[in-house]
Amino acid sequence: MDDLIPTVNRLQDVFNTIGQDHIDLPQIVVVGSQSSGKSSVLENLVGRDFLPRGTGIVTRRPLVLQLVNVPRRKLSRRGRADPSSETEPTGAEQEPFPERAQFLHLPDRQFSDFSEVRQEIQRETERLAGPNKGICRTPIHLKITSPNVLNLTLVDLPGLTKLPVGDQPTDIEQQTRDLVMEYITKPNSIILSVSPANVDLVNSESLKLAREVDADGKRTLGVITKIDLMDQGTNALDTLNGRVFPLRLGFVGVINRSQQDTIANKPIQEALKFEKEYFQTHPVYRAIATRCGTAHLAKILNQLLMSHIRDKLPDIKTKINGLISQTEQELMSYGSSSLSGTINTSSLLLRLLTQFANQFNASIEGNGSDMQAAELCGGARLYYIFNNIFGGALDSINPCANLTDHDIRLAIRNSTGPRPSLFVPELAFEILVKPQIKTLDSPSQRCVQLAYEELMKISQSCGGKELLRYPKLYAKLIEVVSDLLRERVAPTAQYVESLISIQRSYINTNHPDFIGGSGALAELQRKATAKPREPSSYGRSLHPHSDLSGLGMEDEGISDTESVASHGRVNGGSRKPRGIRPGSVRSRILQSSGQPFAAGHPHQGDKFLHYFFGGNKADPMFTTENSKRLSLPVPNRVKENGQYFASNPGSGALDTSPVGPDASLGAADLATSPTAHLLATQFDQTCDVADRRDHMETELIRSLITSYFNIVRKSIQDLVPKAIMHMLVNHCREVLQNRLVETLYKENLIDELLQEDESLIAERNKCEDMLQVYRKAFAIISESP
Ligand SMILES: Nc1nc2c(ncn2[C@@H]2O[C@H](COP(=O)(O)OP(=O)(O)OP(=O)(O)O)[C@@H](O)[C@H]2O)c(=O)[nH]1
Repeated sequence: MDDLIPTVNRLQDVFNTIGQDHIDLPQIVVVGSQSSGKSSVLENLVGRDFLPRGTGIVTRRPLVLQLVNVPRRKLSRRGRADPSSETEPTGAEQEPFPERAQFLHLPDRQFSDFSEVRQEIQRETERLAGPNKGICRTPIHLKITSPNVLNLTLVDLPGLTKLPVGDQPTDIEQQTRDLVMEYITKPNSIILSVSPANVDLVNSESLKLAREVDADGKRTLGVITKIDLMDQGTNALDTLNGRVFPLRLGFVGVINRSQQDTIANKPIQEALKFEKEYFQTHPVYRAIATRCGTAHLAKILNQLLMSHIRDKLPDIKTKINGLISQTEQELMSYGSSSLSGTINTSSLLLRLLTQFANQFNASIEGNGSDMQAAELCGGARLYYIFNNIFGGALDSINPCANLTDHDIRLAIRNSTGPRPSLFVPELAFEILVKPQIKTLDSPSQRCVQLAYEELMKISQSCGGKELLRYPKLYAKLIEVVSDLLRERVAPTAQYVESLISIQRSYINTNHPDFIGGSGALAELQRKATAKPREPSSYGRSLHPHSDLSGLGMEDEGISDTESVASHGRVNGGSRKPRGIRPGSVRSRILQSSGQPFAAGHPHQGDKFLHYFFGGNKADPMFTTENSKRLSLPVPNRVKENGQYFASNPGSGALDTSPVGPDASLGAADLATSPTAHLLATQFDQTCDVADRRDHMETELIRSLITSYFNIVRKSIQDLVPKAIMHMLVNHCREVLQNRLVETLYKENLIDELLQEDESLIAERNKCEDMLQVYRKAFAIISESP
């Protein structure tokens, strides 16, 4: 059974070659407060002075110490263990075996002078932990081969400290604690908790930490040092018997060399002899002397470690087995390194090109193997771009965005030319709707751009892990796809732009879905009559007077329909117009203005709509003369800052002089004349009517623009994704493989393209090394007794 510790040591040696803690191997971890006597215990166990000494923190890097016992009888003359020798050495063969020490970081050097070992530990500590008091978590590995040691694997750790001293970092307590925890939390480690007897055990930091990770005390062995330094009249008997702090594995008392002994260079063998005598002769400890001292501690540790290894080895074997298959798989993913020959390489290249193109297509179709679950990608993302992003962007456009009432009125006036117009002209509608259609251009172009970017993204995720082996090929593939996409994105964007231009080039007011003038009027009227005497929601949302009732005729006893009909504008309703009540303000205005009064005509609204949207302009009702006859006294005024001013139709310039019959009167006369007063009242009422008419025209234009814009929007929403799919996506899918082969499948390029990535080669080599180590470790365990 004793051979199990060498098995673990061999495993440790094997794993040390790859420099990582892959397996939690059984080992004894020595933990204790600073100066509690850890190093002294280790030296006693080895029977040699080999550890650095001093005041304050001395152990500053973990020291992994393998003690390898070489039976004296197996020593050959040359001082080497001779496994074949079964007989006791005699004569010259009984020369003492030169104990040797060897560091992992100095594999070619054997130390037989242990003061040199101490110096090397100091040097190596300072190399990584610096000359000051800092600590470093990288361990130093030391193997001591001796006939005087029992097989053990121990780890000496920096002492737990409370306060930083000298140049120590302020968090030194935390650093040492973390380092200690890193070792003792491993379930396969045995905790050797060292506490000095001259300090109350309840203050033992090491026991406190050990309890945190091993609550049952199954793998914690207590060591009580400095028993010789206890105050007179006190002893550690209760502690050693487990009556102060219960530990399943118990406590062992030891006496190490004192500071004084070290200064006096007291040989360790002498110290061990003293220790033995001390316990055997001490009146208190005599009874438990066999359970005290370094020799007993070494025996206990050896037994503990071996039974621990015996328990843990099957698990370790299973773990190593798992690591082997895991590493084999990883190695396979890096591909074989032994690819050579033109046939092999060219067929590999062709396969990779085809694989790339297939994956590109599969991604778009939505059945790519590398699809990420975390986010939308490939075809699904394109669908999202078309429907959600693009669709959403188009839906969010307000058809009348940036179109103020002033703009609309200006467009109406500009399109009527020098004379005031009777009807809302089609030209104004066209002038206004075209720029609105243009607003569809920007989201459409953005949609093309997003689709292009998504295709680029798709290309970057194609090819799988195998392609990552060949960074040059990967870069070239991306380059070819980028070129192809770039070639296609410009024409696609142009085509999409032309789709918008086409829509702007001809405003089809005969479109079956277009609301048309009659529809717009009916809509306005519907809203106006939906809640009589209350402002309609339409009116509320757009203008406080935008309902038809707002034309100002009700006061005059004229229905909405009549009022509109009398303007020769609206007669969408079925009610018969009743005409204008004689003597009403409305009729007075008409008379005073010298305009012939026209009774409401039942079909006047319809005629207007025919005129407005390409109807029969030859209708006698709509001759210029009739138009004049039917027209209201449209004042040539422009309301500026709440005041009306006559406008010069010819020049379009504003004349700031008052208008009306009293225009020739002086300012003082104007103020006093009764005629002037009446006319002023009539004028104000006329202005009010004209104002409301302006508003109705504006609202009409708005609903026409909205209706037409919606038709165009729907069409663009449908056509842009189709154009992108046809001109960009599908085209690239169809030609990609050919393009890749044409550009990259060239004999003179093969070697360059199939050059493996340096880091990948390194990874593969490392993986191969690890696999070898795991296989070796597995063999060691399989061979163990
Ligand atoms: N008298 C006496 N002195 C001891 C005993 N054990 C250790 N010492 C002394 O206590 C001091 C500290 O001992 P070390 O073995 O260096 O303690 P350490 O825990 O390894 O210290 P760090 O590595 O710095 O944490 C040294 O001067 C030792 O000689 C003991 O059992 N009896």
